[in-house]
Amino acid sequence: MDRPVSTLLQRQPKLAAPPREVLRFDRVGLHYDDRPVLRDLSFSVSAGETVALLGPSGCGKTSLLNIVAGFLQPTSGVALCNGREIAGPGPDRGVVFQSYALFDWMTVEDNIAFSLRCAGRPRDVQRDVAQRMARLVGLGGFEKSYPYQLSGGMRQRCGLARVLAAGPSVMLMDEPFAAVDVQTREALQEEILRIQASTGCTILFVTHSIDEAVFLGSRILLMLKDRLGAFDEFPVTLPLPRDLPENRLHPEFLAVRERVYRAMRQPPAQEARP
Ligand SMILES: Nc1ncnc2c1ncn2[C@@H]1O[C@H](COP(=O)(O)OP(=O)(O)OP(=O)(O)O)[C@@H](O)[C@H]1O
Repeated sequence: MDRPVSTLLQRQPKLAAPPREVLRFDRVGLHYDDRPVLRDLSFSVSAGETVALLGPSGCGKTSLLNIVAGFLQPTSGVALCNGREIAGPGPDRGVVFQSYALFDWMTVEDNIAFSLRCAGRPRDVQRDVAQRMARLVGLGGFEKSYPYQLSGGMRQRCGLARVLAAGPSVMLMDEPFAAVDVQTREALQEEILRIQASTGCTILFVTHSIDEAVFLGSRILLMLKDRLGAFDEFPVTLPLPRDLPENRLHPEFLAVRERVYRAMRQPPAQEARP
């Protein structure tokens, strides 16, 4: 006897929902004038992933990030964010730059609330969100300070809070900690992982540092010079919570670091000779 479709559907075992795809590159290519930088690049990033883009200077990391940010249009192929073709910058993608890019004449609170003010959100909402974000990045108590009164690390926290306040689904970070000292850099890396765990945002993180890529990334895409964006991929599985400083000494950390290091040092493949 035929059963109604609804009954059959109810009897299906429940499967875990597949992770939602936030970013997709489909055969993306990029030229500057006639010079190719990326060729036929395809990959996707799921919600909640922290993907580290690692590679030497000039391999195309920033160009890739700029396509996701909507600052650059691919020469060929298509780049999608949340299922829509990326046609320009948008509030679903927040960019944290290496330079802090703060407004010097505004307080920390006003800097953080900037996107909300532009969106015409009420004053009290701006203040509440700014105060919450300031606390989230460890700037509680400094809401009324000006950028010149902050250290480099605090300014970068403020830049981070300003991006977070806009509620992006993807955070794009281009060497955000390159200008701060090692101790501050490690503290900020741990902060990023705590923020990621509490907000669930997706992160694409550009770095030159193998250690930073392994500590932050749930996945590393290793791009090498003159390979037009082609990458090797390294999953990273470290104990939770990911922000544990001891993770920097964990056997998995050391093993992935060694694998990535060896891959980076491999001589380029020789062109086949006729
Ligand atoms: N606006 C541009 N016009 C022409 N060439 C460019 C432009 N921007 C980047 N390039 C070139 O494209 C290549 C990739 O640059 P990109 O900045 O993406 O690399 P990167 O891996 O981010 O380097 P870095 O780590 O030094 O920032 C480099 O050779 C660079 O000189």
